[in-house]
Amino acid sequence: MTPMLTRLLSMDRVYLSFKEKRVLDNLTFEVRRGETFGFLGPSGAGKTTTIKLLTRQLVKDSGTVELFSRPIENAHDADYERIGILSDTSSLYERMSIEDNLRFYAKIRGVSDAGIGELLERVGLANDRKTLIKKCSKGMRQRATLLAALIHNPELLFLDEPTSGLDPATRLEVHRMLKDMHDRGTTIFLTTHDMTEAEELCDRVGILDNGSLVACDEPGALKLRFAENKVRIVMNDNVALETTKDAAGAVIIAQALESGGVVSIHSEEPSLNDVFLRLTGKEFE
Ligand SMILES: Nc1ncnc2c1ncn2[C@@H]1O[C@H](COP(=O)(O)OP(=O)(O)OP(=O)(O)O)[C@@H](O)[C@H]1O
Repeated sequence: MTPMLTRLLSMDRVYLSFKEKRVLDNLTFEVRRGETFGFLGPSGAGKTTTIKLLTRQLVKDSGTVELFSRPIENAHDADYERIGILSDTSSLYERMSIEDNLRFYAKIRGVSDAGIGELLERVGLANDRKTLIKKCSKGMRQRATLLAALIHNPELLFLDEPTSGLDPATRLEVHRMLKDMHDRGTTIFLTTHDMTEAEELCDRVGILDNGSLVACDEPGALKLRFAENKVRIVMNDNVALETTKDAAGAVIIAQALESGGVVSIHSEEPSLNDVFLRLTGKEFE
């Protein structure tokens, strides 16, 4: 795993309202260099708003936002060349082919277009490179949009629901690509409504509810925090016993094993979805 020591971006006690509606409410968190950070939350929690603040499409009411160790108000133009963004407002030219769109984005970003063939290969679009965007499926568009976001090999990639609406095979291709970028040291800030995706891709996740962070940790650590102190022993006469994960439980487990009739012993771990439900009171949609 990539060493994750330095902070690449942070928010400290950030507030933002649209008219009377408070959307970000004392939001504090940081993203470290090289990590894939999952930003999770129910619909309307403020995830896209946070990305817009971090990419200067919106301005906070108060608090501190830092990007590349500088207050965002003092960001340099060059900082934006270090960033890639995929959001629902990312767009490709409908009447141009996938490949020509990528050439165009390479030109805007001031990078060579020599690597486009390899990028297309990586997401399974090489054979479709001449297809016009208007003739692409949703999955093809999404993969092409992702390539446009990372054509300049950014240090930091903001991905707002990168796999929403994709079929399972395309989703897997996108996951492979994001893991590959993570292995190359890219920092990824990702929002998703898919807990399996969050568990699979993210080093840490922050759970946002009503504009504040209610938890922030590694997925495994969060699950452990909410794990119940319960062990279930299933015996071969179909009787199930429940005990605790402590010395008293150990005695009961030892007795059950001694009896010779144990079929299985489970420690019931909550899923990330259970953790989300406990923290926000809402199902992950
Ligand atoms: N420009 C705007 N003007 C007024 N209200 C807005 C504006 N943009 C967002 N909001 C409101 O701010 C809240 C947070 O929106 P945001 O898009 O950040 O949520 P989200 O967590 O990304 O949701 P989703 O998961 O559904 O995309 C919502 O209640 C939304 O209606």
